[in-house]
Amino acid sequence: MKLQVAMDVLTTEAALELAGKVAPYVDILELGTPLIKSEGLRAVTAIKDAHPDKIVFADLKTMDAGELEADIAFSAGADIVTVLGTAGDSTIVGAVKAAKAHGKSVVVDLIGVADKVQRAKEVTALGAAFVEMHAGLDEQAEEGFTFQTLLSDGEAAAVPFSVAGGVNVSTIASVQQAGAQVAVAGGAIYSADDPAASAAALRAAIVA
Ligand SMILES: O=C([C@H](O)CO)[C@H](O)[C@H](O)COP(=O)(O)O
Repeated sequence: MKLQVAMDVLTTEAALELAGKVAPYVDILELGTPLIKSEGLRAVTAIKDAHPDKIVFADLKTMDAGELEADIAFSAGADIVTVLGTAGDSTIVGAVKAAKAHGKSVVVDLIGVADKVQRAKEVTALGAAFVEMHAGLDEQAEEGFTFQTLLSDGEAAAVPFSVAGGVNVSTIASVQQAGAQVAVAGGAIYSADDPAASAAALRAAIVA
C-alpha cells in the first residue's frame, strides 16, 4: 500500500517546506484543494520541480470542464488529478481523455456520493485509475461519522481504491487490511509537531 500526504496548507512555501520534511516517507505528494485555490497550479509546478521522483497529486475536485481542467494540471506537472464522483460521466470521460494524452491518471473522489459502492464501479469502468473513499474535513466533524464505512465501501466496491479522511497511526493498519491501494493522511502529518516523525510512523505501520 502506498502512502499519500495531503498537504492542506495555504502557501507554496509551506507546501515546499512540508514536502521537504516528509518526502522520504511518502510515495505521493498531494496538493490539497485549498492550496490549489489559494496559489493556483504554480504550486503544482513548484512541488514537481522540487520532487521529480514523487507522484504529484493535484486535488482539483473537478466538477465540470473535465478535459480542460485535467489538461492544465497535467501540463503544470501533476501526475494524478481528481474529479468528483458527483460530476457527470462526460466530465469524468473528458478528464480521462486528457490523462491518456499525457500518460497520466485520474482519481475519482467519492466525497459526498451517497452510494459510493455503485459509483465506484461506474467510474472505474469510465477509466478512473482508482477511486477515493473520502470523508471530507466537514463530514468528519459531523455527528455520527464513522471511518469504518469508508473501509467497508472500499471492500464492497471491489475496485482499486484509496481511503482519505481520518487516516492516522491508529487507523492506517485497518486501511491496509481493507485492501486499499493508497492511504491518504493530511492532518495526521501536517498538524503534527514533527511532521517527518509522523510520516515515518505511518510508513512504519504499513506492512510491506
Ligand atoms: O481532501 C481533503 C479535504 O477535502 C480538504 O482538501 C483532505 O485532504 C482529506 O480529507 C484528508 O483528511 P485528513 O487526513 O483527515 O486531514
